Amino acid sequence: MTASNRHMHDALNHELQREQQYDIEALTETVRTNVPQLNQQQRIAYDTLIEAVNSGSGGIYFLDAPGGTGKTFLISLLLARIRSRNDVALALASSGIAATLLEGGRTAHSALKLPLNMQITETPICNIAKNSAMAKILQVIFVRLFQLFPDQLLLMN
Ligand SMILES: Nc1ncnc2c1ncn2[C@@H]1O[C@H](COP(=O)(O)OP(=O)(O)OP(=O)(O)O)[C@@H](O)[C@H]1O
Repeated sequence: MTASNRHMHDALNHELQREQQYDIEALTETVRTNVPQLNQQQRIAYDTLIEAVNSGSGGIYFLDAPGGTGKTFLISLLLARIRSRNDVALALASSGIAATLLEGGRTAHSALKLPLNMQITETPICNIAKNSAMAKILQVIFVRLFQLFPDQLLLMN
């Protein structure tokens, strides 16, 4: 392996490990105890999103509900469920504060190398090199959960 290939390999392993370092048993227990606690509306959203993940259909979903009604609780449970299967779920948020609400949360600007001048660029492009570790992660990733604003969730796979 050449030096640059080895560097890439190490970086990819590091990124993947970072997304798969969760305690599967603890997550499984969280899912087991918290899913039955979901209220009816949370349960509909949970089942819909897990079905989209399991079937591979993916999609974009917006979770819209008043403050304090359990959106973060639901998103945390979705992350736990996906990660408890040793799949990768990126929890991305638009602000650092929002990112701290989710286990393993990161800002989208940091994780996806979003350009800082998105508002003034007509066709903004993420600064992710084709052969970078993050590009590989995005190719293998199972699901990305993107908490855009407190009330919106974007799910892609
Ligand atoms: N189904 C549930 N069972 C038990 N507790 C719940 C449930 N749903 C939400 N909670 C609890 O209710 C509180 C508010 O939920 P949460 O923080 O998820 O709301 P939110 O909609 O994300 O709020 P905000 O919009 O203000 O960020 C939290 O303490 C959370 O643990």
